[in-house]
Amino acid sequence: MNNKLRVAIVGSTGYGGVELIRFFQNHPQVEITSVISSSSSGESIADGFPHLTDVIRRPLDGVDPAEIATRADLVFTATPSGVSAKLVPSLLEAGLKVIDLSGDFRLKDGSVYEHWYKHPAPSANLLERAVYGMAEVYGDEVKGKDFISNPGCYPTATLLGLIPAVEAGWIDPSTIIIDAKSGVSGAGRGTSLTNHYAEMNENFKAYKLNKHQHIPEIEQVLGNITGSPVTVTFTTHLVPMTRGIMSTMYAKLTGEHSDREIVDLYRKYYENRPFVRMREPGIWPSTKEVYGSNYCDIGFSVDPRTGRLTIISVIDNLVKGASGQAIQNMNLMMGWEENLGLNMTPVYP
Ligand SMILES: NC(=O)C1=CN([C@@H]2O[C@H](COP(=O)(O)OP(=O)(O)OC[C@H]3O[C@@H](n4cnc5c(N)ncnc54)[C@H](OP(=O)(O)O)[C@@H]3O)[C@@H](O)[C@H]2O)C=CC1
Ligand SMILES: CC(=O)N[C@@H](CCC(=O)OP(=O)(O)O)C(=O)O
Repeated sequence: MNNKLRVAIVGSTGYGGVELIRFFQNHPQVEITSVISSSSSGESIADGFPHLTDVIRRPLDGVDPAEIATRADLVFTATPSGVSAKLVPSLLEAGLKVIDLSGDFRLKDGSVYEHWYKHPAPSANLLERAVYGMAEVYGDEVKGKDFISNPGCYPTATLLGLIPAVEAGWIDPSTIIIDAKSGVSGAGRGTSLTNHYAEMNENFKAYKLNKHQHIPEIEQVLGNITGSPVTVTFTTHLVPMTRGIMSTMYAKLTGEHSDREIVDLYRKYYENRPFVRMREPGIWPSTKEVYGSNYCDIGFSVDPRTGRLTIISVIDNLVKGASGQAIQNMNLMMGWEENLGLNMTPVYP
């Protein structure tokens, strides 16, 4: 008898969707039973993604929650913000477990969501019900739940880099400045002037200054940890590369700490967590060192002259920043080993 978990993917024709498909080829407990598209049902996914030839043979299904529930136990919604908010309620009503990759269910206050995302907020009930799936921090809350909101790509790199020092009280949260850079796949597959080759190649641009939708997500989590509101300065940049996020963070230390002590604090915090790796003092990670993998790598530098700590955190936006983290959440929901199907060594060089 086949006891595998039956999984469907809405948004399977996007970058997050095809990354889920790639990782599921390696997962011993999962069978993809439906790949779903709102615009190409009946067609082969290999028409748009020839690299999936013979990987997925079943044609694309349409978006019909009742039908999805007959084919699957759990559904990933790798759909744009605004779309997930409308679709997820009917998937939950149909009895499916849901892991949503969009930003629609991450913010607990609907009015904050509407301010930053400019879409109508989901119901307060659903915002309350969604568990924020940052496994290294809230993993115990994910276990056994049926609805997970997967963290954003920038917040993943940033929060994993900040939380141990903030929780320990070693940095002053009011002094945090975050300088983040992303590869172009972070914007999804849809073309736009911004990610047009001639606009982006040999170019380095800042965007959405003080308006990025991930600002309230970072502030919400840090505020929960400190118990009082936190505001951060957060600037995003587009880098001419395909994958990868580097988040460089600066904050004032509250006491005197060496690089060694900081590394040891983080090692203790992330003890037994398979996907967060710390660099030794004097070594800092680069995006290629996590490419294609579910790792988040973190390095540090204390500046005794200024009393500031610099933290550098890197992830692959499509893996730890999206699909890999979503699979990690699925593993925890199902009571499986956190790293099942995810033990991929980064592609290097
Ligand atoms: N790219 C990244 O690094 C990250 C992305 N995310 C989030 O994950 C989600 C997916 O991102 P990504 O894969 O990059 O985006 P893409 O733009 O590459 O893909 C989105 C997919 O959603 C599908 N879609 C669009 N409209 C609808 C609809 N009305 N109903 C059902 N499906 C629809 C489209 O497929 P079709 O037309 O075939 O239905 C499309 O392929 C987004 O919310 C994004 O913000 C989160 C973290 C990182
Ligand atoms: C490079 C790039 O454009 N990245 C996107 C990431 C968007 C994203 O993942 O959005 P949600 O997490 O809110 O769903 C951006 O900065 O808006």
